[in-house]
Amino acid sequence: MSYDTPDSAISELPATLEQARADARLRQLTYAGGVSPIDAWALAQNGEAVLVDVRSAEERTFVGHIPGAVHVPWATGTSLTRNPRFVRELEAKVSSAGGKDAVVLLLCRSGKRSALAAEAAAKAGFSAVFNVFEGFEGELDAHQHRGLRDGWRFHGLPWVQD
Ligand SMILES: O=S(=O)([O-])[S-]
Repeated sequence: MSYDTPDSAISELPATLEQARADARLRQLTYAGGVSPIDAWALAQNGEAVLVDVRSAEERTFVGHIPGAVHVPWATGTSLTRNPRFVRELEAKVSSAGGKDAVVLLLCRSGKRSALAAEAAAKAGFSAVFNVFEGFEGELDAHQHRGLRDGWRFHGLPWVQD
């Protein structure tokens, strides 16, 4: 296991996240674990976690975004250039929720970028950063379309467009 969290912090996590952490240990993930979009929304609504959208500003504007979610891009622009300040920006944006000890749920388009972002955050010392599986748009289906198989919007969770 390459992340290190005190037992006291683990026992304070909601059951969903305890389970996610246990699964992550079994799978030897380098970050705290992952949750479904439905669980992520419930945790955020209950004030048990901070939901952070790591997609680009363009994706949020043109595809849609989640009301109340914090925005810290993992990559920027249409070419998705890696954001070198990601970890510092994340720490600043969740400082009131505990900084590196905040319970954070990272969401991207389909869960891959957010997994990379979670790994980077864990490596930088964040103790409870989780990935939101499936992401906002979900995985591509057999017709190269997103949104018809899984993802935040597929599950009918709240989102808005500018
Ligand atoms: O955002 S992504 O997981 O589709 S690369």
